[in-house]
Amino acid sequence: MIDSLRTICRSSAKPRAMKEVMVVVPRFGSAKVAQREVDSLVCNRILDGEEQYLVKWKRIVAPNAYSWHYLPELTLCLALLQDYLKARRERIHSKTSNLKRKSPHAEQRAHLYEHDPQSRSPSVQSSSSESISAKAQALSLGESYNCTVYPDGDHIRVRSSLRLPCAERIPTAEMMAVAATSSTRHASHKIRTHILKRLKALPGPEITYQNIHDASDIPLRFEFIEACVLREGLTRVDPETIVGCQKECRPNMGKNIGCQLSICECLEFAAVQEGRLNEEQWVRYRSNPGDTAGLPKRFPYHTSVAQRDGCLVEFYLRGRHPIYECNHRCNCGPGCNNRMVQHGRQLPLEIFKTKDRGWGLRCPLAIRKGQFIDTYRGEIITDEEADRREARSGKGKESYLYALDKFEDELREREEAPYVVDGEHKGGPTRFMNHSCDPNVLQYTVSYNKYDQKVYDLAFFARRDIPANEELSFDYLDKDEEDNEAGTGVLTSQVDDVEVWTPDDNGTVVPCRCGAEKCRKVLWT
Ligand SMILES: C[S@@+](CC[C@H](N)C(=O)[O-])C[C@H]1O[C@@H](n2cnc3c(N)ncnc32)[C@H](O)[C@@H]1O
Repeated sequence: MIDSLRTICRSSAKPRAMKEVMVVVPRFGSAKVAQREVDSLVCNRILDGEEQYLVKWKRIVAPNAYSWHYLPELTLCLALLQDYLKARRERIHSKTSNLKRKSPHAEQRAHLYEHDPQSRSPSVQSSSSESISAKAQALSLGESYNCTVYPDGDHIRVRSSLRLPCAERIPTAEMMAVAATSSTRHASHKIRTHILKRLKALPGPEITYQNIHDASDIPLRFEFIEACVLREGLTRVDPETIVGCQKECRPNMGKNIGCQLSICECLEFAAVQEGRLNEEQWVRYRSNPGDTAGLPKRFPYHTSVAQRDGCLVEFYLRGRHPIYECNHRCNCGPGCNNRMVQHGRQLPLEIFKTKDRGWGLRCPLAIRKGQFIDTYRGEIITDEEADRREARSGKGKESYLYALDKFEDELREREEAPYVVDGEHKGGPTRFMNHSCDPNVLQYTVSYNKYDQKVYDLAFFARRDIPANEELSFDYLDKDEEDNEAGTGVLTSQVDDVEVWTPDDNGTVVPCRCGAEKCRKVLWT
């Protein structure tokens, strides 16, 4: 049921300029504050044993307007709530470390209290927080500031108040002090439940997440997507240029026969399989190694169970040759052995908080050497847009930009720049995969249109057998087997075969914490 708004004038007898107005914001039943109308959440407190958050409305909606809301009214603003809780945690953390408090465990205890579903309910708080809650009520002139709030259908709306603006800066220092010690446990729980619901709704094997280190969650602003999103300014190869295998390949070519045994045209640009060349082909290949049309090529995947069915073959694992899969124009059909990455992720994954490198990724099942894990997805943007985004985010911040530069040399000849995948705001679980100088995962170019050198899939395969729950990692700088350099820094020493990098003149060093024996010490500069 939606309560009606009550406005109480404490003393209507006061002169207008002195009038102190308290607007009591009632519970609005199922009506919700719409995120698009909210600037941010700026404070929290406990009122009547329940968590409340102070909404700062967008200037355009009602200038300088604030109102307190209970959690059920904020379920459309969970991303903003998550931003607020993060800022609050950082504030508390910096205060506790600045003050060098007597008990170094105080912050830890606060986290435990927020996390533990069995912990005391906010309504049964200690006497100190009870008095703080009482103080919070005493402090507030009213439940909203410079505005009136009212239900309008499914939404809670705000109207600028004609009354005198609130003299104090909201939130006041006292409000912030109350906020720092008031529980936000229910808000954290709501956010967590929402994330789990989102993950459950994703197609394919389950994706879970776990954090035993702190109170942070996967960012709600991050959107899980199933395919890359192409942003404006991109030019694509004409889809008409996509050709499939037509000549020799067909579905059901015979027992265990498929594109791997035919001269599949999809593999035109793949490496030549020298062992299958006849004498005439050998002579031609030796005299002109650049002309490989019509020659049998290296097939990327094992095709028999005994040989790790579906896993990448050793030849591809040793190098970083592009993989060319069959496509919708091919004669071979959907059951073809040359289709693996296009069928999507087949493994469950877990996003988990590491001790010192933010979120990471692991698989609750053992992964076989050469097994496909997932692709790197995101927004595909131009090189210039990537520069702009990088400049905006600032140095030292996490980076989720991945250049599609496998065919950089060919593109340079045409005076074109490679596109970039940005996984920061949209992507798949592999966006959480960390770097290692000795990785257990390798990244590959996977193309469905052999003539398109700008847009293709980035696919991850296991470099070796990986036990269940071992963190998955790839080498951020490992572009190619013959092009393996550590960023733009300067190689300053090489101790016991370990390269130590320091930044170049304009570089900021991001230290690597992969812990590998031969760690390069620098993630990038
Ligand atoms: C693609 S993201 C990986 C996911 C990230 N950990 C997160 O929490 O979202 C890349 C960022 O993770 C961190 N990172 C990844 N590997 C690291 C490593 N070996 N050492 C230190 N930081 C690392 C860096 O902040 C880097 O910018």
